[in-house]
Formats: sequence, C-alpha cells, structure tokens
Amino acid sequence: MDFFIGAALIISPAQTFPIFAAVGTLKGIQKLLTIHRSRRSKTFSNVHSVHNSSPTAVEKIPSVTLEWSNVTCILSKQGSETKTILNNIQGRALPGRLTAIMGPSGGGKTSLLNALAGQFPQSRHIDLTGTVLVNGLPRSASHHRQAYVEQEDAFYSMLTAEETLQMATQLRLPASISSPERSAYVSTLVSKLGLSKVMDTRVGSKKARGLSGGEKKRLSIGCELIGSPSLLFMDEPTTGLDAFAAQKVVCTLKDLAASGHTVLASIHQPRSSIFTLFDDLVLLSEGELLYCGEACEAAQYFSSLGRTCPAGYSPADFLADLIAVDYSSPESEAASKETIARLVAAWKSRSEAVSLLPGQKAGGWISAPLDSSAENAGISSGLNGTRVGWLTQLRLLALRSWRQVIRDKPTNMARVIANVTSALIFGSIFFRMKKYQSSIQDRLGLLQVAAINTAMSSLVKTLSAFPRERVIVARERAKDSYSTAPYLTAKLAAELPIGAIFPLLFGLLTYPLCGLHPKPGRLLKYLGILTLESFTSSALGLAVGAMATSTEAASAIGPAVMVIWIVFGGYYVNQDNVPRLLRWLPSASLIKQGFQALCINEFPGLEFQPDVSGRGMTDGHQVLTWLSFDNTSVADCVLKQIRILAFYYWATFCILKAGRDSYQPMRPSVVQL
Ligand SMILES: Nc1ncnc2c1ncn2[C@@H]1O[C@H](COP(=O)(O)OP(=O)(O)OP(=O)(O)O)[C@@H](O)[C@H]1O
Repeated sequence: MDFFIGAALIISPAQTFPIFAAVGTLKGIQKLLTIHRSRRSKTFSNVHSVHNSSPTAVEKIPSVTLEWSNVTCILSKQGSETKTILNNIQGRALPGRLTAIMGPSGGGKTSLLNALAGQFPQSRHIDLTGTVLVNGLPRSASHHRQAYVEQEDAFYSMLTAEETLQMATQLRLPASISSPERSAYVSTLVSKLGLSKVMDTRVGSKKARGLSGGEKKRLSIGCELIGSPSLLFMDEPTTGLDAFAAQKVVCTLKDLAASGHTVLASIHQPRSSIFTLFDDLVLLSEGELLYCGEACEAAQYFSSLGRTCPAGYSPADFLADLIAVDYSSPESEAASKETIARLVAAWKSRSEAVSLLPGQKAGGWISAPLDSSAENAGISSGLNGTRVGWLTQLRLLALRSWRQVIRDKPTNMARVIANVTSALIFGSIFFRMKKYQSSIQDRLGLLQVAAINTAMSSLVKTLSAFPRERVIVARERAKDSYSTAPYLTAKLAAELPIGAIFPLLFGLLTYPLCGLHPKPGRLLKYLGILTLESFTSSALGLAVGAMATSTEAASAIGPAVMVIWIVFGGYYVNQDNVPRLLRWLPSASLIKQGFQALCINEFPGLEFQPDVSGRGMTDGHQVLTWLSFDNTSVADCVLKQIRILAFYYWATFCILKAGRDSYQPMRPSVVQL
C-alpha cells in the first residue's frame, strides 16, 4: 500500500503514470567464546583446540537441545500426484556435538535442515508437518538464538575479511558495546576461525580473486556467530571445496560444537577424515531415515543388519555407497532401492521398539539416554540491547558502499573505457556538425544516441551488480542488522558521485567534438541533463534488480523495459501521434525527458541554412515545434525526470522492504514426542 501512496505522491495526476505495482551486554558475546565440553561427549582427540587466550572470554554459552519427530514434507504435484520429500523423520541434536545430516543427492538433507531451522521456503505445493522442540519447548516459545549458514556465500567482494567482520559486528552488536570491546570480539572470532593470515585480503569475486572457498565459508560462519547463536545450521558447508579446505571448515564446526554450540550440518559425501569429526549422524535417503545416532556406532549398527563395512574400507564411503540409489541400470536401481527400503524398515522397527523404553524420546537414538536440560532452563540472550541508531547505520552502510564502488577498479576502468570509446565514435561520426538542413537530422540523431548511450550504460552496470548485492542485503535484513531506508540512502549517497563521472566524461568529449551549441552555459546544462538521466536509468536498474529473482532475470527485464522507453523517447514517435491510451508512456520515459531536455538546450538560437530550393527549418525553434517540444522548457523536463527518478527509488525501497523471505509453517503432527 505504501508503494501506491508513494507513487501517487511522486507522479502528478496530469501525467497519469500507471503505477507498476510489483510492485546484552558483553557477557553475552563472551558466551560465544565458551569452552564447553558436553558431559556426554567423548574425548575430542582430533578436535582442534579453541584458540582462546582471554580468561574473561571463557564463559558458558546457553545449551540448546533440538529434538524433532514425525517431520514429514509432502510436495503436491500435478493432479493428485504427490512426492514425499521427508517421511516421518525423528532425531535430535545436542549441545557440544557436531551432528551431520548425510545422504545422497536429493535425499532430503537440505529439506530437513530447512524444516528444523524453520526456514523451509514457502510454497503452496508443500505440506510440512511434524514437531520440533528446542529444550523441550516449541521453537516459537523458546528464546534460543540460532544461525543458518547458507550454501552460497554472499559478501561485498571489495571489502577485506576484517572489514566484513567489523561491519557485521558494528551493525549487529548492541549500541551499548564499546569500540574496543567490538575490536576484541572480532580478534577473538578471527583466531577462532583461523582467519588471522587473511584478514587484509579482499573477499573477492569471480572476476577478482580474493579469499579461497574455504576461507569464505569460515568468514560466513564468523558473520553468523556474531549473533551468539546456541544453534548453528550449516547447509553443505564443504560443497565446492577441496579436501583440505573442507577439512578445515569441518574442524571449525567441531571447535564450535566443542565450545558449546549445537551444530547441525548437511553434508553430501564426506571423506573419512571428515567423517571421524562427526559426533552424531542422521542418515537420509529418498527422504527416509536410515540411521540416527552416534556417528561412530553407525557401521556397527549396519553390521548388525548384515551389512558389514569391509576391512580397510572407510565407514564414510561404505555408508555413502550403502544408502545411494545406483541408477547405472534398471536392475541395480531396483536392487539398491530394495536395500534402502529394508534399511528404512529396520530402522523404523528399531525406533518403535526403543521409543517404548523409559527416557527415550527421539525415536531409536543409538546411545545412552540424554541427560538434558535443568541447566538449559531460562535461556537468556547475551545480546539484548538496541542495535546502532539510524545515523550510525547510515554512516557504516555508506562507508561499505563507498569502499565497494571505489575499489572496484576493473569495473570503473571498463566504464571509463566504454564511455570514452563511445564518445570518440560518436564524435567522429558527428564531427563538428554544420548548419545545413541535413545536419538537423544529425543533431537529433546525436542527442538521441547520447540519451540512449548514457541510460544503457548505467542500467547495465546496475543490473549486473545489484541483484547480487540484494542477496546480501536480504540476509542481513533477515537478521535485522539495519533498516531499508538507511541502506538505500547510504547506497545512493556513496555511489552517485562515482556514477556521475561517466556521463560527465562522455558529455565533455562529445560536446566539443560534435560542435554542439557554442554557449558555455549550454554545455553545463548538457552535462547536467545527461548526469540526471544516468541516475534515473540506474534507479530503474535498482527497481528491476530488486524485483527480479536473479541477475539473469534482471538482465532480461531491464533492457526490455528500456526499449519501451526508447521507442517513446521522442525521436521515433511524435508524442502527438501516440494513441490516447498510451499517451502516458512518453511522460514516463526517462529517454524522452533526457532527449527533450537536450533538444530544448541545443536548438534555440541556432540558425540553419535552407536547402537548395530555399525551404526547410531555418530556426532552431522550428525544429522544436516539429518535434512537439515547443511548449515546454529544460526545467520542466528536469522536473519530470526527477519525478521518474524518485518513483524508481520509491519502488526499489518498497520492493526491498516487502521482499523478506517467507517460510513454510510446520503444522503439528498428530503423534507428539
Ligand atoms: N520446494 C520444492 N519443490 C519441489 N521439489 C522439492 C522442493 N524442495 C525439495 N524438493 C525435492 O526434494 C528432494 C530433496 O531435496 P533436497 O534439496 O532436500 O535434497 P538434498 O539431499 O539436500 O540434495 P543435494 O545434496 O543435491 O543438495 C529433491 O528431489 C528435490 O528436488
């Protein structure tokens, strides 16, 4: 609704634009640094030690036990057909332990992790049921802190690892925490994550190398730890990493578990050195549960079912092979599915039998009964407190945007080259235009291509960068790090000065080369019109980027919209000939406002020679009349352009504000834990 009101305020009724609706304290932080050994944990012989030298930092993190039962997820397909993504899954994850959800691709690992984290993407085709308890309470009634590290890392590529952590700390820790305390917090995180050596390294991107995949993953974990979560979910933390990096990431998770966090990670096919780091294991295949219990007991359990791990064979490989469907031939597919069905049935009957025993809740868990919870009662947050104020958010976010844009030398250089090249090409095509009748067309052509070139170049730049940034912003906003208004304001304030350089460069070269109106005041207006048009086009890119689901989608939608604005740009169709129904389109066209302003700036005062027959337009005003641009001024066009610009900013704001991810609620299952 905000969107419509805002749009109505921005756009005058006369223009009748249709509105495109789319339209704590330090103590709590230190809890993070706790070295907590679960009473139930075995000796972590191969656990890397938690590098924590500060005596004040050793404090206990609130323990969280996660239990789940009857978690079922059914996807309704076309007609009455359904697909069971998860079938009646039970289990638990304990504080101080690293629980791995393992299974073949498509086995349901991510779906289970999402369901347990309460972050299953909302869909009307999904029916999610089950019970998830945190320390014996429904998730909504528990005041625990949790974090979810997604499979895809998303960072500002031009910031260093240290700046990324500092920024996250400054935005997310309560305002009451002093600067030295924040710095101390960051250094502890850094040593804990083993990132000390790369703190000055930029995060990097595909086009500019920076941190390695493993370092990025550990940085992602670091950013999530700032919320001091007791419960940490990780989706496929080792995917895409080499063996060494994967090992280091899992060691980090193991350290975190050892310091009191409850860590749940989905892992596709771990190698044996990683497998030995798991405390507990949930095995899934085809959405069915095959095992849930201590990782080191798994091989023995399957051996009791007649599936013995061959001597010298890694248990990780053995389990991965055992629960995978072999699609190499119809016979092997049927055989492997049959094996899985038998293992599922065996686990089911075991859990039914075990759940009848006293003290057992999460069906069939292989280990001693859980000694839970008196210590967990009354979990409190160490991070209570107001986050930093609007002005601090604005300053921090502007600094981040500024660093991102100013340090992105390859992009800036490419933009300079592109603008200089096109200015030189246009300059040579329209070199020192004369005052013949034919040069009227040349002048109009130049002004039109100048308007189009300026708009396209800033649109393309925004469309290529903003959808990726939006992912980071969506994640940060989901953690309530800041509000949309300071984010957008800071972004614009930081980026506009750099963004102005390129149209100015283009304008400064084309104006003298093409021999446009000789009055110096006209040059200044020419530069101003191009710069404003460039900002408006960039704002269109922001609105499209905020709305589109991916960079690819944004890159398809943006130019398509721009083509419409070009057609109604004043050069191809005379606005008096536009059908009544579409008459609002030229007013909404940023190209039209730019082109019209450029023409009104250029033609008055110019005199042209008549053609050989003594006819033609000899006065610049006649050209404006011919274009139907005669009853308006540069100021009018600039005002309309500012309205269009404000509309796109407003649309971007509303889309970003409304665009929080929504999750599928879990309906309670009939059978309780
Ligand atoms: N919202 C959804 N709509 C349609 N199918 C879905 C949805 N969510 C999950 N699935 C399907 O459920 C199955 C399990 O998916 P999930 O992503 O949980 O598997 P996974 O074990 O994490 O696989 P991978 O290791 O390949 O990521 C897959 O076949 C997937 O296509």
